[in-house]
Amino acid sequence: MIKLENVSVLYNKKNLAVDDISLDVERGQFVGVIGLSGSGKSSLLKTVNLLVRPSKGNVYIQGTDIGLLRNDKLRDIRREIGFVFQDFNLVERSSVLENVLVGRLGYKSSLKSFFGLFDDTDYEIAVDALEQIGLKDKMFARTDQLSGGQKQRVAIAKTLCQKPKIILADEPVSSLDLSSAQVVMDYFKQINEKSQITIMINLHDVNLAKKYCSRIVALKDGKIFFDKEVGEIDDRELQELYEKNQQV
Ligand SMILES: Nc1ncnc2c1ncn2[C@@H]1O[C@H](COP(=O)(O)OP(=O)(O)OP(=O)(O)O)[C@@H](O)[C@H]1O
Repeated sequence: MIKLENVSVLYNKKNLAVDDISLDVERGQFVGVIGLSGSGKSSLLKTVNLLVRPSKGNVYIQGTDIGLLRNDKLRDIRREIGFVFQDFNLVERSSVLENVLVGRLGYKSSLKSFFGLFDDTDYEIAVDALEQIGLKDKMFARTDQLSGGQKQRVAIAKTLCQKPKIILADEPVSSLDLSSAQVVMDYFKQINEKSQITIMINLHDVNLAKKYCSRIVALKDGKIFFDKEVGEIDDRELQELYEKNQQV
């Protein structure tokens, strides 16, 4: 589903954020990416949909080298890759439903009037997405009236409207308290299991990663420190991942 081949990200010709990473993620996997701040998690995740273009290496989605695609073909692929940001990326003054409908824009050819643009199917998909994340009753609420956890669920519903095969999530729960974070993670898990959507998620809370992900990729200084099924990870190597980094 996702294949990274010798991917590096170099910022400003001197800061090597991702250093020669190769990774294969199969359909339906729930992969957590962990590591200290600055270890390259965000940069790595953003190479998967080319939000960040690798300075070296190749990114394949379902066997296609997406770095070689022209704009329209890249747009088609990106439509199938949802991205959930830490800060929700919603229009606070708009309704929940309006925000969720934005997820359908990738299927529209032009930006006419916002509501004129959507047909019955779009509305059905949006309402269904809200139902999946338990917020159908909030559909007409203004987004700024929701809690942080609810806003992140709206962001997930917006992503579901894209009908994604892959969801990338960059620290989606790091601004939430633990119980809201767990609710959001529960929804990610449910979506992953029910729809077989492949999920790759950056988390700085190792316990959340261990609880929800099936596989964990640990990054250190832009390199893979380990890449294991959750059951194979021992606490000593986790300690090492964080302790050694702290000494640098
Ligand atoms: N747009 C950018 N321009 C220049 N340097 C950047 C840029 N984005 C990230 N970096 C640098 O690349 C390195 C890796 O950052 P990245 O955000 O990928 O790591 P991270 O593990 O996600 O950290 P955090 O959890 O703090 O976001 C850091 O040294 C960071 O300062």
